Amino acid sequence: MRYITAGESHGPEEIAVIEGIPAGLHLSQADVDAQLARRQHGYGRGERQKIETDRVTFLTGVRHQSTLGSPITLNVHNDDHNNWSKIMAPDEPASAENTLRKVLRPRPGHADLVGGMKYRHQEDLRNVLERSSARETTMRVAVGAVAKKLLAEIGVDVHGFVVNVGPAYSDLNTLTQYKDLEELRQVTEGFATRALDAQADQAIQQVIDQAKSDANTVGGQVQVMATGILVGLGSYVSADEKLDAKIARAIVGINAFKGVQFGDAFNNADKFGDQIMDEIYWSQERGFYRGSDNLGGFEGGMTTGEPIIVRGVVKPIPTLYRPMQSVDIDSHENHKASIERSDTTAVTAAAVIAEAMVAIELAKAVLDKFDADNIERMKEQVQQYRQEIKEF
Ligand SMILES: Cc1cc2nc3c(=O)[nH]c(=O)nc-3n(C[C@H](O)[C@H](O)[C@H](O)COP(=O)(O)O)c2cc1C
Ligand SMILES: C=C(O[C@@H]1CC(C(=O)O)=C[C@@H](OP(=O)(O)O)[C@H]1O)C(=O)O
Repeated sequence: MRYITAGESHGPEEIAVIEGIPAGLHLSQADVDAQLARRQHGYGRGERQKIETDRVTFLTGVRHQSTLGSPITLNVHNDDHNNWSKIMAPDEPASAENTLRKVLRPRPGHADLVGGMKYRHQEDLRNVLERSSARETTMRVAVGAVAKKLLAEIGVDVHGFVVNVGPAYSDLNTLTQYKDLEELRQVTEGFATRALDAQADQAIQQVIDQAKSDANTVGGQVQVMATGILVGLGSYVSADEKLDAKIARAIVGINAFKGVQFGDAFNNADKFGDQIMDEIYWSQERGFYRGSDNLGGFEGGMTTGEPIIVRGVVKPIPTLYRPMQSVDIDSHENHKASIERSDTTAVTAAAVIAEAMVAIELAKAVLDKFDADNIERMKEQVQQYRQEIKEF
């Protein structure tokens, strides 16, 4: 399975094309729209989310709510495009009228300056901004929704949560220190809705309100947990087959993500081996299993079968309404950075995006290992493999 996205933030459409989803997977627009709505929610987002109501249209690859095995094209319309149609016009030469919203004072922390230098966009850094914007993550969440549907067929669940926004931590922060894996799964499932809606958490809300009233921004951490995992996805035999490495790349590939850890990795750095390794047990009923999950579900780049626990660090939003120092790319004079309409924080959305990225990497790994032509055959093979592992 592979996918590509296309679309500018204020252009007419966002698009994704996915290749390699097996035929016969039940897939409805409501499945995708539910995930898109989760990405749009969350306290601290700017005015743009009030304009957009993200809804998917299947342009190819789906018939009567079932995948055909052919490439699936997903389309989300940018409602805000109405307000930008002149500025984004693809087939009009540049004029005084359609270049009104030029960006000439690059924002520290955004892609503006480096993107402008690299692609020679010296006329207008908007040419960078339009694609570097996290608007594109809409389509990653749409692709992730398809991946989640596929994973659900084999009992794999993926959930993303907010750990903290700035100094305000949610209950989830304690969830890497647990003993009973089943209890952890239940707690996190119960937590899913509330944690994503940072409105429900007073402390988080206060931090965001404070940042906003200071014309500042704030980041945080998100955690993704995946349960029902098969043993042995990914491989130790080559560095580029390691699934933890693929997931790390997918997480850091999300806009504004600057760090990633599996299990309690950074806290484990000052501990000793006997405090960290996940001891091995065996029972007739379960086969081999672990008593803990300190390593986050990976050994040798392969899934152990215990929940995958991965955390990402999201930096504060770069655009500040009280802008930082920059330089005008025309005059080379010192100026405050450009101000673009912006979020105060996007950590809640980031949790949904990280969840989608983990789901995509897991779906890819499953489809690399098992039949990718037909969903029922894939499920039969997975079932047989799970049985074999249990009897090991
Ligand atoms: C969901 C989401 C929303 C974002 N919203 C904004 C925003 O409103 N303003 C902004 O300057 N950056 C925003 N960002 C961050 C920028 O997209 C990101 O910092 C920029 O593309 C530079 O990439 P980098 O931070 O990965 O280096 C957002 C990120 C995410 C994940
Ligand atoms: C549009 C989305 O996020 C955008 C991501 C973003 C950025 O610079 O990354 C900047 C803002 O764009 P705008 O100036 O159009 O409001 C965010 O709203 C979205 O998440 O759907």
